[in-house]
Amino acid sequence: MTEKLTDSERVEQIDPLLANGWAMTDGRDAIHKTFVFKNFVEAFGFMTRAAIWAEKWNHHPEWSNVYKSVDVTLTTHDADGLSALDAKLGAKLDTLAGG
Ligand SMILES: C[C@H](O)[C@H](O)[C@H]1CNC2=NC(N)=NC(=O)C2=N1
Repeated sequence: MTEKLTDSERVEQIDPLLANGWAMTDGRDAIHKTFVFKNFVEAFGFMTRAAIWAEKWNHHPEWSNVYKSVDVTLTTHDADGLSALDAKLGAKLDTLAGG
């Protein structure tokens, strides 16, 4: 069972993401970020690369795409909140986006 992050784990694993454009989601134990790309194809290519990692790790984002923007929310449904998988995937998304 995937465990929800403790307070000290959040400082270590989530705070760096918050410092890199992620934000806590109101009303949910989740983080979100909007990625903006040069165009739709770049945005969709990011989603394609991210999907491969999400499937590899069996941990999937909640996301939507409008033209060159991709809105991403990360939380762990099995834990009903943030887990280490969200931190790992969030960092990977930043890397894939070139952030
Ligand atoms: C059965 C369960 O859906 C799977 O273990 C995975 C699939 N992808 C997932 N993704 C996310 N974000 N949270 C989960 O709890 C989760 N569970």
